[in-house]
Amino acid sequence: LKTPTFDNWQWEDAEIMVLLQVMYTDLDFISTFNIELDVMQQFLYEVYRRYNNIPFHNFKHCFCVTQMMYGLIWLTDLRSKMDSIDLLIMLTSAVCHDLDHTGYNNAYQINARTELALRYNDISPLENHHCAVAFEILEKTESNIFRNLSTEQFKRIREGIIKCILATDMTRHTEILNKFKALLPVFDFSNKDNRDVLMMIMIKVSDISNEARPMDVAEPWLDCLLQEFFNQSDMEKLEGLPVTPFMDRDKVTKPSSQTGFIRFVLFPLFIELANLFPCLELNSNDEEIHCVKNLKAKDTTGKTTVFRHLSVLRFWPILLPCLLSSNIQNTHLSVYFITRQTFASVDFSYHEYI
Ligand SMILES: Nc1nc2c(ncn2[C@@H]2O[C@@H]3COP(=O)(O)O[C@H]3[C@H]2O)c(=O)[nH]1
Ligand SMILES: [Zn+2]
Repeated sequence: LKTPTFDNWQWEDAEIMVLLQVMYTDLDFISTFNIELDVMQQFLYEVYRRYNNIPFHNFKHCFCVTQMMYGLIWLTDLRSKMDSIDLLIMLTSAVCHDLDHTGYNNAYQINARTELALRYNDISPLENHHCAVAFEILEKTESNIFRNLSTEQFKRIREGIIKCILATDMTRHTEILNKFKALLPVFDFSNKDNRDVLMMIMIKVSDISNEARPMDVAEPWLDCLLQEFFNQSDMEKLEGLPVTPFMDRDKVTKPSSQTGFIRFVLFPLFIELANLFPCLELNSNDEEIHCVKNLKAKDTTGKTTVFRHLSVLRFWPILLPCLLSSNIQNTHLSVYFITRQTFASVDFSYHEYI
């Protein structure tokens, strides 16, 4: 349950609810926050009920995101760096982060002027809604896992969960990533603002981490995502609304959807998390990639690139053996990123290898 190899497809929803409870128990939340087991179960059942039966943003997605968060907490030994309340905020935000998602994204909500867009004035309508539903569940005593906490603690948790869930709006991706990058050189775990940004980064990483999983786990998720995308673009065409290009069944294929996403969204985000946690870098015992671990190259402008491989992304881009065996004097090097569906080649023109 602690590794990215965990296969969600082998578990029924009822079993998944038990697995979620195991995570709360294993992180000592049940004992630390005095959560009664029937309240824990009622909370998880309410969460389960309020995820919709849609292709992607469903209860199984909620589980995968939570499981990745749980795995990252262990992998980065976060328990030694942050207090239990922060960890409780992170895990619970993951559980609740897509509650009552309708399968149509914010662009649709806004363009179609849905009830949610009207209610939230076009500002992250979905994320605001996910968060509001979470606190509806927590309003009921029988499903309020925080009911034995002090008013002050509840206040801090509420503020944290709101921050984390609102951070999953991808229109804020660059803003949050840049904030984190700026903090990195002086990152301070004792500073609340620093920890808040890290928590936002960790939920974002978990939210888009399907491609960090083994192929037979990740690929069905892509099918689910595209099915939801295509449902939306079909609806947009039907209603005469602007069609989001990356959702258009006439324009998108599985490889085209993944290569750009991994290169421009997923990898740059994951790399920054690894900059804070070097343990996310490749395990040095891993011989296959050991040789490329410290490879650096200088391009014609003199800029140095260090090739990276993250253990948390071990199932995804593997720098092909071409790197290991290629003529190191070669002035032109192609690095192949193997994705699930295709080879995407990225050309680097390096004139010097260090
Ligand atoms: N193309 C692509 N997009 C993804 C993948 N995983 C997550 N996303 C996108 O990232 C977004 C994260 O927030 P949302 O859940 O709103 O919607 C998600 C998708 O649009 C993936 O594997 N491929
Ligand atoms: Zn999500």
